[in-house]
Amino acid sequence: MRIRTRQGALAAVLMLTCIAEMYWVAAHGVADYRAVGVWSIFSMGGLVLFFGLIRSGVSLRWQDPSMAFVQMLYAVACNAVAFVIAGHARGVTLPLLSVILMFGIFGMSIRQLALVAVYSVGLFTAAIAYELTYPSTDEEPVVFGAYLVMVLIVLSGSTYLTWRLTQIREHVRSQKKQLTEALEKIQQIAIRDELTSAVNRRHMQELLRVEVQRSVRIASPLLIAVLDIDHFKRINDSYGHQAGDRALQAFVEAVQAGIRGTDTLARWGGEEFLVMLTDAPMELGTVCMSRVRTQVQDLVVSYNGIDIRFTVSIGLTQYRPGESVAKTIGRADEALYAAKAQGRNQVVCL
Ligand SMILES: Nc1nc2c(ncn2[C@@H]2O[C@H](COP(=O)(O)OP(=O)(O)OP(=O)(O)O)[C@@H](O)[C@H]2O)c(=O)[nH]1
Repeated sequence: MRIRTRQGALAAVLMLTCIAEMYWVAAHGVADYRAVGVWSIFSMGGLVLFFGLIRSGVSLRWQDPSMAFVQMLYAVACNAVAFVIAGHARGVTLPLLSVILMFGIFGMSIRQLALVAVYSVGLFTAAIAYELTYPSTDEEPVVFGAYLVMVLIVLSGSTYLTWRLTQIREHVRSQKKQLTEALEKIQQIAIRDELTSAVNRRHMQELLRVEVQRSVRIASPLLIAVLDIDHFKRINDSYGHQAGDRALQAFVEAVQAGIRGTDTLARWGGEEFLVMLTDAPMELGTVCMSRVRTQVQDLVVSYNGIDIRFTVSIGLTQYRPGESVAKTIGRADEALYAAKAQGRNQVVCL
């Protein structure tokens, strides 16, 4: 908004200078006072209208909030009218054409730019045709021919430069987009396990550190569960490592579906996972982990035409204020070993 307002202010200063120049020309009898007056009202009025639409935020609802394209069409039209009414001083309007086109660098597509160029040639040809039909000066037709050539030179030069700048701008924009995407990817790689997309061990340790502090401060129960796929080695040995990888991915999806959005699943290492359940009393955690256990038991992973099934053992415990997170995880591990020892495919709480 600040940039658009500043651009609008710059356009207003330029327009005021042009109006002053037209009045100066009229004051010396070169242009008609009344025509200059009407032209000034229309030119400045249009500018004020655009400025108001931008400043009030109304233009934000439109596809191009800067209204660069429409503003440019309007400015070129004012310029062409100035060419007709400026009499012998009409030459001063031509350099302004390039200035108007330069405004196109900010926010116009290359297609819009080409349209403005064609539109400008059309308008100036019409303006010259009008002057040749209803001459207001004694200029020779050849002079108008020279004007038209100058219009073409100005337009092709400034359109080319603006086109190049627009291309550079678009290139920079696409590079920025690529960089943002790469940064997002790097951030994901830094916090997630590549195979399963579950949170990685390092990031989970950080999340646990923060969550432990929060749970103590607000006196809210925090549960930690350690999950280990039963006889996972057999899957690898029977169907291959890739089948094992696919099983790990399917396992993560199943666990994610069984826990709440506020709980966090992390790959703790190999086929061992850790779930952090926040604001959850033991009863709720037990129900949740039992649900996960059942979902994993019912899971069928299809790989190369083979249906792979497996189960999970889970050790669940609650964080006790004052102890270290490592101690809590150690207790969850003990519960897990108990689950394994009792025959696997079960949840043990400690
Ligand atoms: N495919 C695959 N296998 C993995 C990965 N990480 C660890 N493993 C395998 O997981 C298996 C773990 O085996 P064990 O620790 O003996 O345990 P288990 O076979 O699951 O048996 P229990 O835990 O006692 O029920 C090993 O064969 C590892 O090679 C992985 O990223 N992909």
